[in-house]
Amino acid sequence: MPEKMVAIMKTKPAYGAELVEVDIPKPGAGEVLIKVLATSICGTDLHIYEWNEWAQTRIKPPQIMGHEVAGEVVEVGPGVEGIEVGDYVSVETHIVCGKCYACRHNRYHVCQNTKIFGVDTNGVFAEYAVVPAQNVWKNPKSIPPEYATLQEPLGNAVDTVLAGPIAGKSVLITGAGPLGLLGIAVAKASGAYPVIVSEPSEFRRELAKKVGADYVLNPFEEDVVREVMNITDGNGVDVFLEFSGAPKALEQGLQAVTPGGRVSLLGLFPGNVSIDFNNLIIFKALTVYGITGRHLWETWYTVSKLLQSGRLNIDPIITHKYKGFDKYEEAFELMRAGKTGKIVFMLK
Ligand SMILES: NC(=O)c1ccc[n+]([C@@H]2O[C@H](COP(=O)([O-])OP(=O)(O)OC[C@H]3O[C@@H](n4cnc5c(N)ncnc54)[C@H](O)[C@@H]3O)[C@@H](O)[C@H]2O)c1
Ligand SMILES: C[C@@H](O)[C@H](N)C(=O)O
Ligand SMILES: [Zn+2]
Ligand SMILES: [Zn+2]
Repeated sequence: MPEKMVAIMKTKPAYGAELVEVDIPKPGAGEVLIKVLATSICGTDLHIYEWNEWAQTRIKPPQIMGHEVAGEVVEVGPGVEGIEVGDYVSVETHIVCGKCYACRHNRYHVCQNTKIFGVDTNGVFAEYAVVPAQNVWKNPKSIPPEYATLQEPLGNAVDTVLAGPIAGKSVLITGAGPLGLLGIAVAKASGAYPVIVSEPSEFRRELAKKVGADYVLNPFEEDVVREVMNITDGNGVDVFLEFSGAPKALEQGLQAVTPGGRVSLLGLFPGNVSIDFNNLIIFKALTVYGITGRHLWETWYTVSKLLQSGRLNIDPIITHKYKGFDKYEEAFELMRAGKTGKIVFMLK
């Protein structure tokens, strides 16, 4: 076992990050040490890299970045039961208290004391990482590390898409960033038809098609609501899934969903949003779900089985695979430019 490792660290309260050599951490009580096999970049990591307003209030450098991972347990701390050296694992990022009102109602995804692994703690953009044992998820060997690392964001997408019936339903997805793309894969694997995707970036519209979208629309050049009505014989879609965080997309989706339809909102808006509640939600009798994190642990079972089923079309979503962390700056800049789906660092 080596003593040192490389890691992408947010060293300073400023734009960027550094590749550093640091000691391999030791797992304390209730923790395990994993050897990272694959780790992927989330939009949250990009916010930390860019040092946006949210990051400035939340992140305390120096800190190792990253939270999406597949790895192998190499050491188990005192008091840990049910996890052994050699286990192939991923990590739920929400560290919940288990004691608050929400937790005691089994609503761990809205724990009032949630800390986020890799945001409020050191993370997994490193050769090794210490992980709280309560957040470890065991993977079957049949899921390759480059897929297993995507389970955390896939969980967001699964909760968004599967918050209500989806098989045989017409669907509008707004936003085909990494999460919207995962949402398309889940909707298609679950039998939705047609899946209509609205996304301004041509690069991402092409990705959406490769993942299986039946129709793609450019909201900056086409009338999304009219196009959706044309495709659905004037009825509107059964299900509207918001993955963009764009207020305009929210309004279009609420207009394009059929009366009595279902809406799942995952995208985070830049601030308060003004909506005609009476006409777009109340008189349409919509069912609207706010989506956050993942249901623990139901969502992980669903994600794992969807991956094992082989029905999720993930390959087109992984647009960039890097061996090691050497090109991390290129990876972050590509992501900033919106020229990516998911980026995975392979450490195997
Ligand atoms: N609720 C949660 O738990 C949770 C978890 C993770 C991410 N999120 C949020 O989910 C959203 C998606 O994440 P991501 O990483 O894919 O983000 P992203 O920014 O990469 O993707 C958003 C996409 O929306 C597109 N878009 C912009 N304006 C649009 C419009 N008017 N109509 C349609 N599409 C439009 C963009 O071109 C982009 O491709 C973000 O808002 C993120 O903050 C929420
Ligand atoms: C940490 C954040 O980026 C993560 N995707 C979540 O579900 O909360
Ligand atoms: Zn994330
Ligand atoms: Zn709690």
